[in-house]
Amino acid sequence: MSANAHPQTIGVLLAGGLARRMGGGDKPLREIGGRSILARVIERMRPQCGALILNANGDPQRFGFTGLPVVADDIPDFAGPLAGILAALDHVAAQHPEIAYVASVAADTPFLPRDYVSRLHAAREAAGVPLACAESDGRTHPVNGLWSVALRADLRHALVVEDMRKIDRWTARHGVAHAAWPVTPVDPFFNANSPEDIDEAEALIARHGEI
Ligand SMILES: Nc1nc2c(ncn2[C@@H]2O[C@H](COP(=O)(O)OP(=O)(O)OP(=O)(O)O)[C@@H](O)[C@H]2O)c(=O)[nH]1
Repeated sequence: MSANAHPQTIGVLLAGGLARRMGGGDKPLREIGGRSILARVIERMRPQCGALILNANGDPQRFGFTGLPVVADDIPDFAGPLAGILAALDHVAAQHPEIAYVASVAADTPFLPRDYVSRLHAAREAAGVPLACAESDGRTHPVNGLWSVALRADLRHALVVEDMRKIDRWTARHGVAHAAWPVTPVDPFFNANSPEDIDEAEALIARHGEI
């Protein structure tokens, strides 16, 4: 087993958004370097977690080829990534009650670090808090983080009763650690939001090889 394996953590790939900047459709199914972004994210996350699930809305069949369980938001009207994280926490509590943590990653992040989950756990443990969030280039990446399953009732309350949408606002309430990654040769949290970003990712692979 790799040093970066966390069998007691379940990974969720977040693919539940509307992808307006990409012109709609599923960003993670776009290809770079001849492979879908989703296949790249799965390949990087799988060795780091005990199991993976996918958060997506609409017809789950389009992701059937991955073999991953697909969980949909149950908060209506595309309430944002927190709704996808809540769907993952609820799924894990129901199906894997022994699991205490979920690691989330935007499914449009093709260069995700291979030590992602272990460094989030280390930061969280060092700070003694229930949440951790990734950082690079002086910016936080709130959708990429580690979430305590035990906080799911509070998250539901925040979304449904308080109408909370900003991730940082909710995490600050419980305590969140930050883990920072270097940005060479590329920012590992580069994400492909637009057709121009797909071109940029192709250029990065052409320049650096498979990163
Ligand atoms: N479950 C869920 N995930 C979301 C929602 N909105 C965004 N996300 C996810 O959150 C991450 C960051 O989303 P963005 O890139 O900001 O939003 P997007 O909808 O994917 O794209 P844009 O419409 O171009 O902003 C991605 O992994 C999205 O799939 C939502 O309403 N529900």
